[in-house]
Amino acid sequence: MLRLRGLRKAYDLQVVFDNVSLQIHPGEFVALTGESGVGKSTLLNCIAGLDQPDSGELWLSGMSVRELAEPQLAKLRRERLGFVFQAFHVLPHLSVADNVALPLLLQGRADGARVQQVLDAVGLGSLAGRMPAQLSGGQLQRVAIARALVHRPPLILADEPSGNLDPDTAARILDLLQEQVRQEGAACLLVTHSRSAASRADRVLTLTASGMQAPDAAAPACLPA
Ligand SMILES: Nc1ncnc2c1ncn2[C@@H]1O[C@H](COP(=O)(O)OP(=O)(O)OP(=O)(O)O)[C@@H](O)[C@H]1O
Repeated sequence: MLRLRGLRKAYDLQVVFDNVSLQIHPGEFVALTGESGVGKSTLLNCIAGLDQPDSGELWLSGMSVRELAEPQLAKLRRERLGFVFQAFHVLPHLSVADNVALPLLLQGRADGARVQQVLDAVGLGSLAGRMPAQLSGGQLQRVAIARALVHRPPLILADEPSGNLDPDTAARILDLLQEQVRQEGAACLLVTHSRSAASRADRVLTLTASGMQAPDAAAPACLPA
């Protein structure tokens, strides 16, 4: 599903991370931890093709992300990825339901029932018609989560998805992500500083400036994941 080998990223002369390798298979729920500023969000952006690593290999669904042109990258993101951004990126001029419907519309498969189902699952079923400006931070975060899951993507990248939520809602959101992994065979890479969130994962990886610390950090040179 996802394979990184020897990934390096620097901004000008500042190396953010180097020698990052990992492999994630369908049906795996993997937590990514690491000190603030070590590059977890940057790594997710690189995986999604929103930022460019300086060197290394990055395979997603059998495709070498670094070799794709922007239209192919956009298609890959649209069809294969669900991304919960730290800053939500909820579109302010669209209602809650329209924000969540967006990934389905971009694939030409509008499905109001699915949108409502995911909104119910994140506890926003009664707020479908609201505009983002009328929501709390935690509610906005749940819109972002619903939007990342609505099209049943094979890979979910979630950047601190439970960060702004009360403990019960956070647990419910993590249940939902786990459900997507178990029921749909999706893979999930969850950036978190929360011990309890990380404890739900099949594996916990720690990003450091010199690479990924984990038992499987040296991903074997096998076929593209
Ligand atoms: N566009 C950019 N230009 C220059 N430096 C950047 C840019 N984006 C991020 N950085 C720097 O890269 C480093 C990694 O940032 P990143 O947001 O990926 O860290 P993080 O591990 O996700 O942090 P946190 O846990 O606090 O969210 C930081 O030092 C940050 O200041």
